[in-house]
This record gives sequence, structure tokens and C-alpha cells, in this order.
Amino acid sequence: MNKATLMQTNDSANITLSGDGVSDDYQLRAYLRVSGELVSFVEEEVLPDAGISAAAFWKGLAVLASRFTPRNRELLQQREELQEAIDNWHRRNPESGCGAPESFLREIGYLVDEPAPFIIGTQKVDAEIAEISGPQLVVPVLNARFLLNAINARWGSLYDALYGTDALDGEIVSSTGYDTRRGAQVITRAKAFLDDAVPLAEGSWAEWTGGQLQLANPDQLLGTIGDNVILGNNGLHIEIVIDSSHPIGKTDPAGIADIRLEAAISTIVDLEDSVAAIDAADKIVAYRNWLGAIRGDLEARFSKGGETVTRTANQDRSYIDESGVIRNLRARSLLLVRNVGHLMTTPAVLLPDGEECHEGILDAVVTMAIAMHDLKRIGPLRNSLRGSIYVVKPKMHGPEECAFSNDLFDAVEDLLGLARNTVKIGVMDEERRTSANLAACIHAVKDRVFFINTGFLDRTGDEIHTSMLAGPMMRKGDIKHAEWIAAYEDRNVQIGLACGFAGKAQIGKGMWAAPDRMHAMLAEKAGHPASGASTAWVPSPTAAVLHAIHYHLCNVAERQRERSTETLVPLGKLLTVPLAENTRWSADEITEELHNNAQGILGYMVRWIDQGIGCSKVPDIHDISLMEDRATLRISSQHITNWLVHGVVDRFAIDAALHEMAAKVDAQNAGDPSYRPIMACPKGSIALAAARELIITGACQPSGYTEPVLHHARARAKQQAG
Ligand SMILES: CC(=O)SCCNC(=O)CCNC(=O)[C@H](O)C(C)(C)COP(=O)(O)OP(=O)(O)OC[C@H]1O[C@@H](n2cnc3c(N)ncnc32)[C@H](O)[C@@H]1OP(=O)(O)O
Ligand SMILES: O=CC(=O)O
Ligand SMILES: [Mg+2]
Repeated sequence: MNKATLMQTNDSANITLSGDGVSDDYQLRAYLRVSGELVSFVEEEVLPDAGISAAAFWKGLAVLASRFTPRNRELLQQREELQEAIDNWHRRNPESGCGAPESFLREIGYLVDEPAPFIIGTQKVDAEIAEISGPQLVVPVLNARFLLNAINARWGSLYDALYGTDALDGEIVSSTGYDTRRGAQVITRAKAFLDDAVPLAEGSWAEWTGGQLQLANPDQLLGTIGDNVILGNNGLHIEIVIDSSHPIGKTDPAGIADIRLEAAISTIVDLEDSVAAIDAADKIVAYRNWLGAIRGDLEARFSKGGETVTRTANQDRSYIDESGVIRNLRARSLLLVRNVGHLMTTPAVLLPDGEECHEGILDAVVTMAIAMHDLKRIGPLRNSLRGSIYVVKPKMHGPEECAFSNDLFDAVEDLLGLARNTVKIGVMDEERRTSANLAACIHAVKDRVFFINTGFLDRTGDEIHTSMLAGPMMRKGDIKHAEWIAAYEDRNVQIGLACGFAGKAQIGKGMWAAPDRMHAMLAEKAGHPASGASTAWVPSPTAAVLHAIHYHLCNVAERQRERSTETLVPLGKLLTVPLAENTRWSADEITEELHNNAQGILGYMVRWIDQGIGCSKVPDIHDISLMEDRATLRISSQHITNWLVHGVVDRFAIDAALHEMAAKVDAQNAGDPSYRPIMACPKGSIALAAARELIITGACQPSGYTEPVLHHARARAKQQAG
């Protein structure tokens, strides 16, 4: 935790502080020193419409911080103590060849008693969460252009998604003009989809020439918007766009110009792993974008294809149903906000003892105060029609941490004058202690939980870190196919169903981290609804459209009913550590693994640290673009650390790999004019040093998280850049 150095203090107005690479003007507010920029933002842009006085707000934050900070620190201490106990077990049992046993984990309190069977009591949940199964998009909050795209990603063109990606056959269309052969394949594929999802009473959609539409199930014909037809299947809408004057429509026997799908049913506006936000200035960009998004008046102006584009959130539309009644058609994704976890602190607010405020506490208070603009119907558009605020809480370790969030949310509700459980919580099931005690975790938030989601990327990082001393782990690619992960995914669904999530809350699956590989996504992500998950993460609006297909072809409610009688996969399987059975890798295999991880680490960190980009498509060692964020960085760095700890690699090999991969990453980024090469100076950049630190000190980094090293390095880079 950073203790900033106060250069000058006085009771009244401005204080100049120089901290760990961060300097700012602070103002005194109810015993807190608050960044002047944050004071202005909150007092001028958030509070007036939220209907809370500045005095009440800051006093509330100060009280809340003094009440929750000691408990937050104790919880972090508990993480350390449990980790230490597990590490010591491995030190005492060096030849065990397995993770610390269940009996020991129970003895130290890592495993807690299961609660008696219970059903969650969450209420006032929007249909997008409780009733509609479909894709969940994640978007980095710092990018208003992307954020607006995400909001509008509730609908997307199936023709575009099939044409512009490799979805059809694994190949991207190469011609610059319209490729008629490809276009025909797209139309055939899209109409085959209609035959599956909304079949005609007779014949195929390919043969439909317009006129009266007779569906096999007439209830699927919902209504019309002008000439366009609105169809429904499994709670999702489809729009058949009829326009005989359109270049595509005029070649179609029925004048179909496009088939549009309801796609990103909900979107997570991410303040966590996909962003680089280290100080007050960064946090304000995040909070301001969240404010604009939730009010509905966010605007982004940018140039695209040589033109200036102004992007805003779409208005809902209406269609006329078969009996002539006008019905609303939601045009925007339901917005959820991911706060940061319990670990980090922020220099945006300093506590009376000079320590930084826990960032999770600040996020809770500010993002919820901002969401009051929606509850009070201040902006032009509505998010939650049921009057709820949806906060996703990442990286919680076990039931005590969930209970902490629950109490924190209670306190924020009291501060903001909100009815109890107005704020809903999405629990990321992404740390081992949470997976292993999932029922108890859900119980701790049982009246506000709106999702459990298997964040398998962080979860893999924690799997490695927790059992760091157990032995060398499998190669990274093999960990995904090991016994623990199947048990983790199955138990998450089974426990969610046993706690009554069906029809009330989401059971969610993780991210597709290869944004350009849509053909593979179409093949693999069908498994998510088939597993009984009512949602799963996608990286882009296009991926949302394609993943929506899966929810048409699989009825999740039925799958949930089928799975609800299954016997729970035993905890022992979940606790099976992905240790390598055969550690006699060849020198080439070791180098390949090391290079792959080192390249991913550098490719991601260099953008995070030098450019403040928290999530990007990083070309991997074979130049395939992968979505990298802090969770994937956690895996790659922890993996090398694990092999270092067990002597599979040594520091010399790591340094050599980092230097070799630095050259590769520099070459991969050569076309980016804002890129500063890692090897521009002989010793390498801050990012190179940080990557090395992350690996070498990985066993001591809290839970193997990357944030402390990243924040510190970014602060230095910002300072260096002036
Ligand atoms: C482990 C975890 O925590 S996973 C959750 C964290 N990860 C994420 O949030 C990933 C979200 N996805 C992204 O940020 C991006 O898709 C990236 C960084 C992976 C790729 O970004 P890019 O390389 O710029 O994507 P690409 O060039 O293919 O597409 C850009 C276009 O798609 C849109 N787009 C791409 N991703 C998104 C998104 N997540 N939300 C909204 N729009 C998006 C952009 O707005 C842009 O369209 P525009 O030019 O009309 O504005
Ligand atoms: O947050 C998601 C993850 O996979 O980690
Ligand atoms: Mg995560």
C-alpha cells in the first residue's frame, strides 16, 4: 500500500501532494483528502442530479471508509495467512504430488461449512438478467467510442457478422469490393439459421418470396416495423429487414436486405481488468463515461473512414404486434458495472492517516451514486426498468469477502437513501477459495446476487498461485483441459441451480479471448448455453451477434431443468491441482512455453505501461491476435514463476526469453507511430523491467495479481512522459 508524502497540509482548501509518481491537488472533505479533480467531478456532475448534498456525500464516504478499511485490510491479511499456511503444507510435504488436502484446507478455514440448502431472494431484477438468455458483452470503460458501441450492441447484423469475419469457414474475405460469392454463402448460412430458429410452416427461408409469412410456430411471428418483420425465439428477437431497393435486398426473392439479431443482452462496463486506471485523472474518465452511459447522454465524436462520426446511444423502437398493439423493443444492452476488487488502493482519496483509500470502496460509492441518475430518471434514456443497480464484483476470495461486499453495499445504500438490495451483485467465481465455497459465497449475498460467472482466466491464475509450491504445473495450454476446470464449470452451474438461480439470476460463462477467431467461437461457445449457462462473455459486438445464434438453438431454461437433478461434482475434483504428470519436457518444449508466455506478457504490458491501454488485441508468438487483459497476464506471469520456483527454467533463461521476445514485440508494433520500442535504450524500457519483476517476484505478489507491479510501472512511465 502506498503511503503518500504530504508536502504541505492545511485544513481548508488545496494541498499539494507528491506520492509514488503521482502528484495532484487535494482538497479536504470530511477528514478525507480528495483529489481536486474528483471533488469537482462529484460535486458538479454527479451529486446535484443524484439529490445528495456534497456535505452528506463526503461525510458518508469518510464514515464508510473508516468503518470498512480495517476490515478490508484484515481480509487481505487473511488471504496472506491462508496462502502462507498452504505454502507451509507444501514445504512440509515436498513429495506429495498433489494440492494441500481437503482435510487440511478445512482445518485452516480455507474451506468452510456448507450452508443449509437455501434459495436466493433477489428481487426486482430486469428481464435481461432473469428471463432472457443471451450473450454478455464486456467493454473497457475508458473508451467512450467502444462503450457506445457496446450499449448499442443489443442488436447487430447477422449478414455483417458472417461476412466480415472468419465465421463461415475460418477464412476472412480478402477482396476490397463486395464479394458476391461470399455474399451468397452468407445469405445461405443466415437463412439456414432461420430455418432452425424460426422455421416456416412449409419450405425453407431460402425459398420465401415475400407476402404472408406462415411460420411452423405462428407464435414466433411477433409483429412488424414498417415492412420489416419481428420474430421471436427463446425470448430473443430477430428482425428481417425487407428493403427491395437495397443492394442486397434487390437481389433477394423476398427483398431481404439483412437479418438483424438481438445480441448483447447485457453489457459489463468494466472498471477492472480491461482498463489501466491508476490515479484520480484516470478514475474520473472512467466515472464520467459510466455517468454518460447510465444516463443515456454519452456522446463520442471520432473520425472513421475519413469522416467525423458522432456516436450516441440508440433509442428504443416499437413494433406493432399481430393484434395491432404497439410494443416496445429494447435497443440498448442492459448495463452492469464492474468495480475493482478488494486489493488495490487509490491516490484519488487519502484517509486521515495519509493512506490511500481502498479503490473498491471508492468505486462502490461513486458508481452507485452515478447510477442514481438512472433510478431517478434524470437522463434521456432508462437502463434498469426495475429500478436496480447492477455491480459486478471481481476477485473475491471466499464467503467473508462476499459478506464484506454485501455489508459495504448495504452501507452505500444507506448513504444514498436507497432501499435495501437496490444494488445487485454479480459474483465473479474466479478465485479458488470462492469456487470451493461457492454455496457459502452465494449465501453471503443471497438477497442481492444477480449472477455467478466463471471467470476462468483469473481462476487459472489463482489455481497456479495457490498451489505454487506443489510442483511444476502443466503447460499453459493443457491447464484448460485438466480435471479441475471441468469440475469448476460444472459445479458453478449445479450450485447456481441448487440455489434457485433459474428464472431469477444469471449463471454465466467466461470470455472468448480470440476476437478474430469467430469460426472457432461458433464451434466452441455452443457449449455454454448447452451447459445450462444463461449467459457467456463475448469480446465484441460482432461476437455477440454470432454467439446469439447459440441461444436460439438451445433452450437454456430446458437445459437448466435437466441439469437441476444432477449430483454435484465432488469437491475433490475441483481441488485437483493441474500439476504436470511428466516433467521431462524437451529443451525445445521448455523454450517454446517460456517464449510464448514471455511474449504475451511483454506484448500486453508495453501497452498498459506506456500507453495506458488495459485491454488490447495482442499478436501472440504466431501473430494471432488474442485478447489480453490483466487476467491473462496473471496466468502467463504466474506460469513462468511456477516453472522458475521448481527449477524448470532459471533466471538466465527468463532474461534471455524476455530480451528475445522484446525484439519480437517491438517488430510486431513497428507500425504504431505512438509505440516506444522496449529496446530503444540498451537496458530496455520500464515495461521490460516490470515484466521481469512480475515474474521473478510472482510467488510473493498478492494472489499472483499483476496490479501492484503494473500500477507502479505505469506511474513511473507517466512521470517520465512528463
Ligand atoms: C478476463 C476478463 O476480465 S475478460 C473482460 C475484459 N476484456 C474485455 O473487456 C475485452 C473487450 N474487448 C475489447 O476491448 C476489444 O474487442 C479488443 C481490445 C479485444 C479488440 O479491440 P480492437 O482491436 O480495437 O477491435 P477491432 O479492431 O476488431 O474492432 C474495433 C471495432 O469494434 C468495436 N468493438 C470492439 N470491441 C468492443 C467491445 N468490447 N465493445 C464495444 N465495441 C467494441 C469498436 O467500437 C470498433 O468499432 P468502431 O470503429 O465502429 O468504433
Ligand atoms: O474476469 C474474467 C476472468 O476470466 O478472469
Ligand atoms: Mg477476472
